[in-house]
Amino acid sequence: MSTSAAAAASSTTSLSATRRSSLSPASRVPATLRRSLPSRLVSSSRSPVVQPVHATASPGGAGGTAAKKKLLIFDAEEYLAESLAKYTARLSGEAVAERGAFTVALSGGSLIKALRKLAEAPYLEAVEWSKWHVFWVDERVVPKDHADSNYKLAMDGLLSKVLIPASQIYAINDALSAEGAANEYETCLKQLVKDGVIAISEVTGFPKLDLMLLGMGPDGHVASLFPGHPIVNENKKWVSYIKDSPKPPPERITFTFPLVNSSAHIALVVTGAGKAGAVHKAFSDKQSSSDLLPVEMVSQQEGVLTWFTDKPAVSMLSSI
Ligand SMILES: O=C1O[C@H](COP(=O)(O)O)[C@@H](O)[C@H](O)[C@H]1O
Repeated sequence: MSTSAAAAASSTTSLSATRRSSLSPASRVPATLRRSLPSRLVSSSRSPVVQPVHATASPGGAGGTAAKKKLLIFDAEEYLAESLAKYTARLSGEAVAERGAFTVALSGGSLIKALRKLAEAPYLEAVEWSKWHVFWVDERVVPKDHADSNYKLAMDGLLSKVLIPASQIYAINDALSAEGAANEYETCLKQLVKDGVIAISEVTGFPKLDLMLLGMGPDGHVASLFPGHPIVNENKKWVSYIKDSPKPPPERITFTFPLVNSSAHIALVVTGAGKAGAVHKAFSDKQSSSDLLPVEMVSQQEGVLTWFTDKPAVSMLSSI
């Protein structure tokens, strides 16, 4: 990260800390949510810039690991986008300072629009784009210029507007079958581990990307890991494939849960009333391991899982 971006990141941290100590947590959490959220989730910090309604942090994620979960709820999508850009820029700066590279995996769908502010001031100038290595959490097996391509979506919405070397943008090989593309993508990741670009998690032995940016479908799917599909239980491969996606197009490749959950940081970006049911289930205390939605299986081994949501997406939490 450039000096100015590093300075911005550090001043944000101290400003947040100042603000945290001067506001009572209870005053920052709407009464309806205070009643409804599990008490283990209710503590609070508020960004001084983006006006989340409240934020929570708690030990204990899905699956009973020691993962920490943080829920940010924004009054408007605009604030969410601003906060997501700031969060991503901060993590980029930290990774570049530490390892000289930032490894980030993008989803498709609504996430890309939520990342748009990264291509605007101050992030456009401050982020060290030349150090970015960009991957896809999942990709549809279609040509790169197809309307369904997650690569095309990200290129049009973000990557064409920032200066990342083309050799550091890792698209799938769209000339191969789903199986072939998944295998080749895993081989590519293995080479980058050998080259020292991607770290390996000491906890899981899987690659540890700096940031996994996830969306979630209304059915609770993340990446191309759909409810009830056997691929959600894959525990050896880093990248797998499906040919029967319930959401078109049917053929996709996807990171597996061990890879997703080994990341240093995970952001789950979930907006809109259509996703309220899955959000409600994900934050319910009544989780049973037999019927977990894929989103409930996002449980990183280290670090913090941060949910970026809006009010419609959390509208059912009051019924917990
Ligand atoms: O098919 C997909 O859907 C999910 C969710 O998309 P959204 O538009 O509802 O946010 C997305 O995260 C995934 O990458 C994509 O392939």
